[in-house]
This record gives sequence, structure tokens and C-alpha cells, in this order.
Amino acid sequence: MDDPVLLTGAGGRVGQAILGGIGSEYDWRLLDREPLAEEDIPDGVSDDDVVIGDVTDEEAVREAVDGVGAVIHLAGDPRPTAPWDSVLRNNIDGAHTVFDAAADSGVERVAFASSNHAVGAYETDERTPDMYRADDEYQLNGSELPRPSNLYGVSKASGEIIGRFYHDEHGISVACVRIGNLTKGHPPKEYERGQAMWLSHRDCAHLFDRCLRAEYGYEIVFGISDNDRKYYSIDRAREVLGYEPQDNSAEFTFEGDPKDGV
Ligand SMILES: NC(=O)C1=CN([C@@H]2O[C@H](COP(=O)(O)OP(=O)(O)OC[C@H]3O[C@@H](n4cnc5c(N)ncnc54)[C@H](O)[C@@H]3O)[C@@H](O)[C@H]2O)C=CC1
Ligand SMILES: O=C1O[C@H](COP(=O)(O)O)[C@@H](O)[C@H](O)[C@H]1O
Repeated sequence: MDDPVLLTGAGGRVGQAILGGIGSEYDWRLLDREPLAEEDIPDGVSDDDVVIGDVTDEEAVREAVDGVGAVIHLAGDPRPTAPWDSVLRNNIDGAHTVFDAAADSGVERVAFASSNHAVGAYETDERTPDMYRADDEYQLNGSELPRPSNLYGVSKASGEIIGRFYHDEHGISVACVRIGNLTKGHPPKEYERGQAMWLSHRDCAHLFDRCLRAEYGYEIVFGISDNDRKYYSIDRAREVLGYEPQDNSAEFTFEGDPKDGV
């Protein structure tokens, strides 16, 4: 990818995990509605390439996508408890605004931060907590219909569908990454569900790097590390994107400490 890459939501947790891993490998344009701290901006990114703006502001987004070859769209309300007015504006309208501007500006590819909560309601009372455990084989692979666990999940499934439309209608390559649970340094502590869907910082950066480099049309993949117990398959991400995760929550205790000798 020789052209600049627009990263929305650059100041957040996922944005910083990506920039922490591959910040020196691309010409970035960074967008966030909050000012970015100096230490959150990779060396070499000029002030002109740091846009303080809202993803629902059509004019700001059109300016931000102008001249970029790819977009990683993260900005939005990440709270599983977020109310409808917030996810409607920040997540659904925001995704539409970004995809629409990308199409008009000839952007080749968009990687979209979807979520485990787009399919969270597969975790039924009958299946849980067994499905979080090593001796259970239940797995989702990304081809299943959305089954959101909350309104936030509805907004993420909507983003995936908006991406589908912009792929079919405008030919943009779209990768929807259903991110699991990103935590730095160790899996979520004392949380079985979170440990099965842990995404380490380095695997997160590598996965989005693959979204910027691989050839694909429209994809939905799961963004988790290579955890021993996973109820999300990462086969599709491996096959299509060349994702090769290095981390595994089984190398940590339930309390989140590295196991001896690992
Ligand atoms: N952190 C995680 O484990 C997961 C995150 N995700 C998704 O990844 C994306 C990023 O999440 P995080 O980094 O964890 O959240 P975060 O809250 O740490 O970062 C989000 C960033 O987006 C910005 N933002 C929010 N609304 C905006 C708007 N309307 N216009 C411009 N900027 C806006 C915020 O200022 C913030 O810097 C979200 O879309 C979230 O739904 C999905 C699954 C798991
Ligand atoms: O989509 C998201 O999912 C993760 C994991 O969900 P949780 O309900 O197990 O905490 C969440 O931490 C993150 O904030 C959210 O954006």
C-alpha cells in the first residue's frame, strides 16, 4: 500500500494497538473527534495529517479520505451498553459516512471494526458457559447470520451490511473484523469469555496489516489471537488474509499472569 491510509478512531485502544505495531510502516492520516496526544502520533505524521473531526461530519470525512488508498474505520461508540441514539449516530451513520466518502473518492479498501457482539446472542443459556471451555467444540466461522447481543451489536452488524453494499455497488474491498476482546499484555483477567476471544496488541496490529495488504473482495473474519479455546474460527482470516497470530490466552493463568516456563 503506497498511498496514505486513513485511520479513524486513531486515539482509542484499537487505534493505538495498530499504531504501536505498524505505525512506522504506512503514511498515516489520523482522524479522531478528540485531540490526539503527541505520544499517540507516530513519528513522521505531520499536523496536516491529523484531523480532529467527527465521522458523522460528511465534509470533514470527505476531506480526510481525499487521496488515501485505504481506510481502517474504528471510530464509534464501543460500549456494549451504548444506547440507540449513540450507536445510530456514531456507529451506523458514521460507518455510512465513511464508506460513502471512500466510494466517491476511489478508495480501494476499507477494514471495518466489527465486534463479537454482532453475533453475541449465539451464546445461549444452553451453550454457556460450556462454549467458553477447552472441551467444547462449538465454533462460529463468520458465515453465520448476525445475531446481536445488544443494540451496539446491531450497529456493528449494520456496519457489516453497509460494507457489503459498498463492496457490491462500488467495488471496494471490505474486510469486517469481528474483534474479540483487546487487552494489552495479557488476556482479560478472571473472565472465561474474554480469554476465549482475547486479541493481543501485536496480533491486532498484524491482523489489520494483513487487511491492508491481502487481496480480497468482501470478508467477515474474527479478530482474536490463537487461543487454545476459541469459539470463533480464525481459519478464514488465515486463508484469505494470511493472518498468523502469535499469542494464546492459554499461556496465561486465569488471573492473567504468564504461566511458568512459557
Ligand atoms: N476494544 C475492543 O476490545 C473492541 C473494539 N471494537 C471496536 O473497535 C473500535 C475501536 O474501539 P476502541 O478502540 O476499543 O474504543 P475507544 O473508545 O478506545 O476508541 C474509539 C475512538 O474513536 C473516537 N470516536 C468515537 N466516536 C467518534 C466519532 N463519532 N467521530 C470521530 N471519532 C470518534 C474516540 O474519541 C476514540 O478515540 C470500535 O468501533 C469498537 O466498536 C470491537 C470489538 C472489541
Ligand atoms: O465490542 C466490544 O467487545 C469487547 C468484549 O466484550 P465484553 O462484553 O466481553 O466486554 C468489549 O470489551 C469492547 O469494549 C467492545 O467494544
